[in-house]
Amino acid sequence: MLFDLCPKIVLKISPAVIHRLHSGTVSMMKVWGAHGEFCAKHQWEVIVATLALLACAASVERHGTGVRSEHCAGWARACPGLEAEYQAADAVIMTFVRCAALLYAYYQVSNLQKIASKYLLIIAGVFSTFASFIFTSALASLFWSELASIKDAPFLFLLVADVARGARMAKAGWSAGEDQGKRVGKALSLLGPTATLDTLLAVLLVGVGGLSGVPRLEHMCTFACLALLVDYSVFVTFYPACLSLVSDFASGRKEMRPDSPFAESDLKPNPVVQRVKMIMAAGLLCVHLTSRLPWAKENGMIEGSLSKDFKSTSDENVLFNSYVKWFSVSADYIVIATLLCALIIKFIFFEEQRNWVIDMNDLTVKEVTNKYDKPKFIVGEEFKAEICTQTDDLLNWEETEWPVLSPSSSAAKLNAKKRPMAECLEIYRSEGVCTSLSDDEVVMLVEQSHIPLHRLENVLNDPLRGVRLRRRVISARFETESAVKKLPYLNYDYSKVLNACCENVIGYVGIPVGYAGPLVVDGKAYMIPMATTEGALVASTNRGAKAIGTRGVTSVVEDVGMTRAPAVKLPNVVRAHECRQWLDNKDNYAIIKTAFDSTSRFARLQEVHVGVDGAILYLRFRATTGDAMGMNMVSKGAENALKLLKNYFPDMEVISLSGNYCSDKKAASINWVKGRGKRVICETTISATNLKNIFKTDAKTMTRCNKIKNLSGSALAGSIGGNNAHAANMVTAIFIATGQDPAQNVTSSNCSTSMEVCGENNEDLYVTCTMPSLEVGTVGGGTVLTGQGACLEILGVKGAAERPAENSARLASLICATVLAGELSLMAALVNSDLVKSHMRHNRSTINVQNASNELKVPTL
Ligand SMILES: CC(C)(COP(=O)([O-])OP(=O)([O-])OC[C@H]1O[C@@H](n2cnc3c(N)ncnc32)[C@H](O)[C@@H]1OP(=O)([O-])[O-])[C@@H](O)C(=O)NCCC(=O)NCCSC(=O)C[C@@](C)(O)CC(=O)[O-]
Ligand SMILES: NC(=O)C1=CN([C@@H]2O[C@H](COP(=O)(O)OP(=O)(O)OC[C@H]3O[C@@H](n4cnc5c(N)ncnc54)[C@H](OP(=O)(O)O)[C@@H]3O)[C@@H](O)[C@H]2O)C=CC1
Repeated sequence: MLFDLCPKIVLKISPAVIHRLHSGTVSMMKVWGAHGEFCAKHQWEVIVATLALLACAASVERHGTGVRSEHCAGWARACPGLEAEYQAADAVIMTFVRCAALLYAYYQVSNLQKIASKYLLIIAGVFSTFASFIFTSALASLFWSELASIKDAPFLFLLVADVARGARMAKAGWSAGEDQGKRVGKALSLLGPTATLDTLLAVLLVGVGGLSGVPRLEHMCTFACLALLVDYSVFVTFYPACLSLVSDFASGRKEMRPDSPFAESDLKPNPVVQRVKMIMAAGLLCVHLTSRLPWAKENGMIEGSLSKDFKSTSDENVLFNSYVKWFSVSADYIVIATLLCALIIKFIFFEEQRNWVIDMNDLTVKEVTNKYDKPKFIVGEEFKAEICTQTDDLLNWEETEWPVLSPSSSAAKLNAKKRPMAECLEIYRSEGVCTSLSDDEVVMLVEQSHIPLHRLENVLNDPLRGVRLRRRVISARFETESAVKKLPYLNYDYSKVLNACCENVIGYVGIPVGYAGPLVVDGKAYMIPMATTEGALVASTNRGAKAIGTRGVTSVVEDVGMTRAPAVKLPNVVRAHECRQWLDNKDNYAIIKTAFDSTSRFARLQEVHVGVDGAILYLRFRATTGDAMGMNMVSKGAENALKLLKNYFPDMEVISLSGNYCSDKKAASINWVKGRGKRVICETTISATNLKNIFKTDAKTMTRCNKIKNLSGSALAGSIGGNNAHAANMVTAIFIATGQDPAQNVTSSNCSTSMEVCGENNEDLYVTCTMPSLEVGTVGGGTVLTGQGACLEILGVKGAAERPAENSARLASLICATVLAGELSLMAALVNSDLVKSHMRHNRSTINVQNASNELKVPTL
């Protein structure tokens, strides 16, 4: 406690000294590390040896009173004073000391939650302190004859003990895992030197009180010094051993793991503070030497003042003194007991509030401490209700980063009293934003149609608050409160959503992301992230990747380009023909291209393909778009090109920027024939052995099924681009995981899967997948979102590469290769009649679907 008050002093020391200090520190740390490791690895020996020592001390206490008295006479010069009656002032001081001790202990225990969010660590810290107390009491009894002298020991101990030190050590120990001995050693190497210096300094500092000449103070300080030394010894021996033992027992139990990783920086002391402590220790050592050496005693500096106070109270005012004693002791105990009860009640019933305190300095929600406890809130009833909805998902909180609340979300504003409508409107109109209005006031303005509900994020200048208030409004408006509460909304970076990915946001849905792989594509192994709710899909793709094995998939990619085809109408077919001929001219095309290309740094027009229907022309602009999927870019370019074309054909009417000849998000053979986005073709050969061992089939069975199902079956169904088993499955799962536009799975899933027998004995299987219209990007759209960006990063294709379209082309080839893996696995399942079996295993929830209340009764035959 004393050291926390030390001012920060910057000392200037020469580099040579610093170097020497550094190497000294390193070797000292090594010794501490080895010692800690020794304690952790020889836990039983250390514990038994320490307990044996304790037993010896206890037995000396029981049987060796003489020894004790002897020590008392020599060591505690204040012993006679112990019989002295309490004085009123003394009682007040002692009450104050005890209260301070309790408060300090309480402060330490509550602060442990900052170190880690588990009660377990609090217990660890308290355990180390308690163990130290037991040892101290045992040792103290060797030197003290009067039991009365131990009366204040617990309070003194609370004042000097460092509970946090024990908890930090526990955190390091429990995060240790298999290499636990080493980690305890490492922790001790970091905490040990600080603990030593702290103890030395504290002993010297507290020891000064032993020179005060005030007998009671001397007595207490002596005990405190002893406590400090014992606490230190326990901390460096008994405690790491116990910790290691508990950790061994608990290994494998989830709850014993600390909820954030053990960071060495947590344990490293501040070098400046360390230096200050060393200097203070040196100074205090001088004080002790000059005060305690024989010449000091000879000067009578100490002797004179020692027992005066006690003697003065011996005979006079016996009645008064006994009254004071009675009164002071009672008051003392009443105060202490009241304080203790209050602290216990506060800790048990109200302490969780700390979990949600908003730090008004940086306005962040802080201290999510115990995921198993139901949280309590201090930031407004509505916020409380909203966050409470997330308690079902408490397990997720462990790794969450808490949303930053803007100044407008501060507790003060959330709880502010609602002002009249006119005043609020005046503020909103004059400021143009609602940042200084309370939640209730903003909702009031929304309800009175002064603020459009979809503009909340803008007027609040705070995306999270906007989403939260919108949920509140629509919950009330549509009476969907309980349903909306189940929709998660916290822990999401809405700043990336705003004006980019979604409007009217009320939350998000989580979709599980699995991975398939390793899938070797063009010689490199990939883990493919797939977001899906279709059980068995990832398993199937994974099996396909396994069968492909190290032979891998070979791919070729062509950047066809994105398309947009406006529909324009000319007055008659002749004018339409003239327009078409004009566009076919090279020079005219160059003019159009310049207009188109001027709208983007990356979009480059490749072709204008013209479709004709009477006097209507469909101008299919096709452009490469760098690493972006490019729909916005191409639309922008096409619009600009049309503007220019209108200069040459003023009688041209633009019917629609999109004339469905593009064609976007609709099944259309033009994309199947001419391609769109990226055209990818993948091939691989599966050995007969893998077919047999992994797919439990052979090449001939697979090719036969492929012909009948994927070719003839699809033709009979009149399918366009559907000569495949389930390409859309893999395409959509990767699209969702990597932030592609999910609706573009329509065109992107165009795929022709082809199989042939091959190899010397015609027992291997040659497979290709041809996908002519994969619309993908690694820049723009949903790729900017955090989770989606992470999936792109997993594939190593996030953002733009050096060469334009390099990343988007790689993503396209990975999707096609994954489709190939999934095609193979499903075909194998089908030929083996495994489909239903596997889906009953992986794809049917036992929680939701078994208890049907509206079962249709089928008559038994
Ligand atoms: C964007 C609007 C609605 C603006 O439309 P606007 O008329 O400029 O907007 P406004 O500010 O005048 O507001 C009118 C109303 O629109 C709504 N509104 C307005 N802004 C918002 C907002 N931020 N959040 C929520 N709602 C909004 C809202 O209802 C508002 O009324 P209020 O509530 O203010 O009284 C309009 O221009 C529009 O509908 N654009 C079309 C966008 C679209 O449909 N995109 C789909 C993707 S395109 C595609 O993927 C397929 C494609 C195109 O390729 C297929 C093909 O080939 O055809
Ligand atoms: N408008 C429409 O009709 C349709 C829109 N969409 C939606 O459009 C979005 C996708 O459009 P898209 O044009 O791909 O994305 P964006 O609208 O996000 O545009 C991409 C942006 O990234 C910039 N950029 C930076 N680096 C690169 C790079 N290396 N390569 C390419 N562009 C780069 C572009 O620059 P610059 O400004 O210089 O071009 C452009 O501003 C999706 O959200 C999708 O859902 C979907 C279908 C139709």
